[in-house]
Amino acid sequence: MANPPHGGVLKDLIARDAPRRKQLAEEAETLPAVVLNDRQLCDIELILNGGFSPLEGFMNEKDYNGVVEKNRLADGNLFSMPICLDLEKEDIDELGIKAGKRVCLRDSRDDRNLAIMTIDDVYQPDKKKEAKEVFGGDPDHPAVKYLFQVSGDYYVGGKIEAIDRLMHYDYVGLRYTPAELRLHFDKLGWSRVVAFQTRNPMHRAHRELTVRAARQRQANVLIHPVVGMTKPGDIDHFTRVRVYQALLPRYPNGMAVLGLLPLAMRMGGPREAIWHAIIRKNHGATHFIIGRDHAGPGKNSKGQEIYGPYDAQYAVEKYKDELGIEVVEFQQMTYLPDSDEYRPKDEVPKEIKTLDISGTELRRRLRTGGDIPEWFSYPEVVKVLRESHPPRNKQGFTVFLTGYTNSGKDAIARALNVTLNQQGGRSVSLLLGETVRSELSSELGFSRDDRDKNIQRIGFVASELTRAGAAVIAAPIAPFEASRKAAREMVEKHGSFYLIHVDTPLEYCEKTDKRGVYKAARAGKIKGFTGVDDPYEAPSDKEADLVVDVSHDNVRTAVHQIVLLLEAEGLLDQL
Ligand SMILES: Nc1ncnc2c1ncn2[C@@H]1O[C@H](COP(=O)(O)OS(=O)(=O)O)[C@@H](OP(=O)(O)O)[C@H]1O
Repeated sequence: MANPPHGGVLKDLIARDAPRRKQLAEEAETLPAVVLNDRQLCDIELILNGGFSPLEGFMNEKDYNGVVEKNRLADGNLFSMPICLDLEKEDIDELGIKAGKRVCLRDSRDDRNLAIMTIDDVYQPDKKKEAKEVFGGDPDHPAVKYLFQVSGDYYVGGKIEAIDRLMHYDYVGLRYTPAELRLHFDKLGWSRVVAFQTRNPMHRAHRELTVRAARQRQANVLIHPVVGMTKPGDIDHFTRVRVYQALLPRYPNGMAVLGLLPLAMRMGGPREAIWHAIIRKNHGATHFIIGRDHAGPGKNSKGQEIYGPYDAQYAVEKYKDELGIEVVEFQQMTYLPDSDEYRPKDEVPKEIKTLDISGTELRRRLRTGGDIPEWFSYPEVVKVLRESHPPRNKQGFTVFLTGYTNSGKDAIARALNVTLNQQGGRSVSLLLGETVRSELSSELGFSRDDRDKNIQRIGFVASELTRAGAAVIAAPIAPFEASRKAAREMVEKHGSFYLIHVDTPLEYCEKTDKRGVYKAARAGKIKGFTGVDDPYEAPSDKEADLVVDVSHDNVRTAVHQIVLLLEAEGLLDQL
């Protein structure tokens, strides 16, 4: 039998309310709707399926205060994380939200009505207190930032009735609700299950740790990674799930099961560890692994760790007797090359040689295509990671040339296009100013707003192509710094961005202009022409990655300089 849920009863609201589903769905159509954001969607999913038992809705003020101050719901049950429906005052007024009213809770992704909430109360949380008590108060803590920058100023508490489950289209077969997991354990005859929480790819150390924990407790393993919201910058869950799937056959026959948890993490270290343990208990696990720096937010802006490495273990220790799930504490695992085995750090004598590869080092090796040894990770896991993290010479990038009309930017862009095509290995896209104007921005003029929109479109297209691994060469005038910066930011989400300032003096551009556009602009036939009667904000040394000038050097030299820059960045290696 699986572990009893927290509070004694699994609050599977979907199952509970299934007989009234049709009636609730009809009522929801008549109610004002609160459209839930990403975090609220993760929260409601686990309220609806019982993952947050004994919660039956979003916390009212009494529960919230108890949780913030004492880790306890009003009924005395242990609960460490506030689960609140945050709204802004305007939404509350607009929807007429007040105690006693019913509102429908709607999925922002597909407009489906998920639940009806009967409002208990509307209250203004003391955010400072919540930040301090729950997360430790560091202003750099991601959950504290979320609280002050994203979260609404009012919380709305109340129980909910379930209409429908959330729709997912990825890895549906691995998304077990607590009831489904319990049934699964039951079918397998598993009565002792060690759950393992993770938001990272798993390597050999994790496999060794979970197998060791299971063997010590004569239990099976539930690999229970978070696929809701994790720490910004984490490896995406698509890649991670492929990693877990690749790792699963490495467990002794049938020892482990993989289930995905749609949780929105808060990175709340000690508080989060207690919460995680409760969630796993609700999913039927009897044991829960808490290792080093569990759900840690990392360092603050002063470079200090926000929590101590074992704070989460100490916190859970405090509630050990009433938690109802046995916590298995582990020190970090380390590799012993002489005996080819992993052991917890605290069990390794000082004189024994150990090896580790940090997350930062792993990312570096993925980026550079560097060796990832088999003692660290299984080849099939590395293969998945390498597919999602191609080395520099397979990554996309954008070369963004800015300068006056006839500064030579188009000639350089064309020549660079030919050079990169000759090298091969990547598809190359050329976005000349005029091409973009006719193909993408034909309705736009040359006002500041229109120019900004034009550059925004170029930035968007460049970022999508960069994401797909292409080399992009863009060559608009791009006279304004703010829009160039915005384009850089968009592209840098997916690859490298290089701003090349084609700093050919205006007089030269004008003197050598064979198309007569400057002449026309001087004669007033073209209005708002950059350099004539419209400004050009020249990039500063800090903004530009390279400055070229075709009045001094020729186009070939400029192209050569750009190629050298790309080579130095490792982007053109071994193509
Ligand atoms: N005010 C005005 N009126 C008419 N035509 C103009 C005007 N300003 C620019 N141009 C010509 O349009 C070409 C593309 O401009 P851009 O899209 O690069 O400008 S911007 O970056 O959006 O500011 C650009 O050509 P290239 O510089 O050769 O790409 C200009 O010759």
